[in-house]
Amino acid sequence: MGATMLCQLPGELLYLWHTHRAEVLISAGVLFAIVRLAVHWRARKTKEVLTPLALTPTGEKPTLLPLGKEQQARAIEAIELAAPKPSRPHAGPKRVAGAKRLKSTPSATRDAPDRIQPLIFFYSFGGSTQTYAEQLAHSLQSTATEHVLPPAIHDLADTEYDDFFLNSPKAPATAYFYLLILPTYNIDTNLSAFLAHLQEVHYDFRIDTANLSTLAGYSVFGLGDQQGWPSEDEGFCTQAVEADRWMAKLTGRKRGFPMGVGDVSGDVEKRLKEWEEGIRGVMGDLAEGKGLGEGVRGSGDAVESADDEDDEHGDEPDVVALPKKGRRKTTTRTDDLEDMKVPIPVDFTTTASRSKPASTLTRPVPKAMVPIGSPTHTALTKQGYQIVGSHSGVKICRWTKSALRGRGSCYKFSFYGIASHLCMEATPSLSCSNKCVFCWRHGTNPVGTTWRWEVDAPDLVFAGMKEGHYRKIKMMRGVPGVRAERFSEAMRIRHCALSLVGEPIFYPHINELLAMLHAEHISSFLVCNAQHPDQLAALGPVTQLYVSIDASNKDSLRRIDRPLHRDFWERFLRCMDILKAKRFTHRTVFRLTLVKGFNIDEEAEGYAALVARALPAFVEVKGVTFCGTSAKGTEGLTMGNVPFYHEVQAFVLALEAALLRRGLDYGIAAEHAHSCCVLLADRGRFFRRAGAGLSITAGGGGVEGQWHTLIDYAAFFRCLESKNAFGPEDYVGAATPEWAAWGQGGFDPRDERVDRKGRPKVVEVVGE
Ligand SMILES: Cc1cc2nc3c(=O)[nH]c(=O)nc-3n(C[C@H](O)[C@H](O)[C@H](O)COP(=O)(O)O)c2cc1C
Ligand code: SF4
Repeated sequence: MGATMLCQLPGELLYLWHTHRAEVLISAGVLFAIVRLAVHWRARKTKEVLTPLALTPTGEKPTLLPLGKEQQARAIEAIELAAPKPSRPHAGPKRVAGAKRLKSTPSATRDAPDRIQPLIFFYSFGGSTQTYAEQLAHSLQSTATEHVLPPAIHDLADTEYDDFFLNSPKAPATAYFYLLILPTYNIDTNLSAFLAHLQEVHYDFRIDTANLSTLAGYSVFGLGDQQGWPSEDEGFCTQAVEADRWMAKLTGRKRGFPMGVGDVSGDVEKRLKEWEEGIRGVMGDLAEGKGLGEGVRGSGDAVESADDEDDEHGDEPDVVALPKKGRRKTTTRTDDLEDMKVPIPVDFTTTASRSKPASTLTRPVPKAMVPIGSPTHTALTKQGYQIVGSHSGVKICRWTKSALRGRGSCYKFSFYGIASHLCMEATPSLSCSNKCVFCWRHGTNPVGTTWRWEVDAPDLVFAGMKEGHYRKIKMMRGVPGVRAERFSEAMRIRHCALSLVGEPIFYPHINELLAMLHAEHISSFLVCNAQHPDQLAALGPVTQLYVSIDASNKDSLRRIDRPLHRDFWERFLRCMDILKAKRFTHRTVFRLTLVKGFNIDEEAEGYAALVARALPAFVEVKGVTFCGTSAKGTEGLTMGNVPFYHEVQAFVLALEAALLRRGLDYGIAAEHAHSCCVLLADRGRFFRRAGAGLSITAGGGGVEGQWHTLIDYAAFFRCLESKNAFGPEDYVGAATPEWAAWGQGGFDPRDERVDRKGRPKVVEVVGE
């Protein structure tokens, strides 16, 4: 019987299952859910928060930072939201994040994340980098906000690279900003392994070219020792440089701030502070949705191009619009007179408001000089100008970019002490009254003989210029090689070269504009074309006043400057006389641009006669720069018109001799071979005879002493603010550097000279 019942049991059970399976399944499900909930609840209750650091991956030893309650809560939230999935180190091939893309992603983050999470990564063998990294973490923590979170800090020695450098962490509405603080070791350390990892990821064809492009940005700071490794060529901070290069590639050009470097035997704390200020600003900008800076071609480019010319031609909408109150109504056509074939017999030194009487009914309404959308506006914008208001412009010159990258300043640094990264190049009048054959604007700027356009108020022009300049500088922060300390310095304009294009003294409010520059202790260099004698006579204080002397006689001037005025030569000579009178109040300069085949041959005597007439403080002689076809048609220049430096030198020696024959005591004070430029100066005013310890004789006419062509800018502003009369002798600066003396080449030895491909270049010393 028992055996029979046993045999029937499976059948019974099957019957029961078929009859009650729904109830059984539901009960089992409910039981399972209850058990899961209980386990989860117990787990939450016992979870221990060890650290406030966001994104410490499983398995990584977290670092403790003392945080306030609120900050802790935010950081914990970030951990929970963003902790990447536990990685399985070395468990097989790297995860493939997607198909290899050839194009990198845009460098700017357009949609503002709700918050920026800074992550600090450091590597330290001897402990110093760790100390600095922790200092930075505490400092950033003290300024954390709800948009820029307290940082998390990771020791690369304990970090699983794949967690952060293969895929970037992800969390809703959070963008990550990587800060890498790295020493350099010329021996094998874990840092070498880290760099090898970055390289491996970059070259792994299965991985996105820019697998870290979802980061908001990154920046690297390098520590090295200049006592043992004085320059980058000799090994200073080379591993940080390498990390910066790989990060640029992996992030798709998201260098948020230029790489900083600090010398542990010297300036490290100062440099780190500057860099910290910079990254703080960038993260703030990112949190406000301003992005990393966009528009300049090459900005943030991971590839070292060193092609400065190229990125001068950005396509960004280069308009700084002025508020309506400073402007009159604009029109849609330009008053570009470029195509006029003959000089216009109109008095040129008038403004629209002072033009000859006309009835109110017939007087034309002034128009914008460069209306938005006009061909002139488009052409200038393409050339990299930021158009300010309706008639002004600003642009950063290639020397400013070069100086930001530690590759040398323009000749004005060698001659007058102007560091190019502190210099703003601008003009308040894009219009000019000449059409010079060598004009590098390719004839795209408007020309005219009278000011017939609407006039923007000087305060708005000044504000617009500064805004445009700083915008352009900010775009440079992602460019490879830009030095953090120079970038920070560049955010304070110290000099303004009013020489960009057009004729600055054409602008009716030029004196007010100059006063505004000086009020902010920005020195001014103003270049005019010797065609506006009335404005020249009325010109107020300028730190240095230039007149372009493009020819030594009437015929030559007509050919080369192609002036619009019939009485151009008379105007030119009047300007010479005005300049002579101004030599007691202004530091006056003749600028000679030598164009082979136009104004060099046998003209030294003629130029000497002009110097005798105007007695400028300085004569700058410069070979013309070739920039494609400079003018339309057959009158354009070719490379054949560009003099070699030795030809410029020969001309300068001939001019010096011609001046001496006339009893004029000018000597060769300095040179900048790289710009093909030589400076002659009035020995009586700018040469100091040897006192104790002075023995430089170059260009001193055999007399021992030193040239003093540099400017004492502080003294200039003191003189201005004293309200007393003063002259150029009152702000003569320190001695011209030895490396700028005739025969020394004029390149600042602290900078690195490179060719157009960014390769180090041997400085060719010329002269004697
Ligand atoms: C063995 C050794 C090699 C070094 N090699 C370099 C080098 O090639 N370039 C450099 O700029 N600094 C070099 N340094 C200097 C270190 O980068 C510097 O002292 C740094 O602060 C060390 O950081 P740490 O104390 O966090 O390890 C070297 C230091 C040592 C001890
Ligand atoms: S002086 Fe002219 S060339 Fe030199 S940095 Fe200023 S704008 Fe550039």
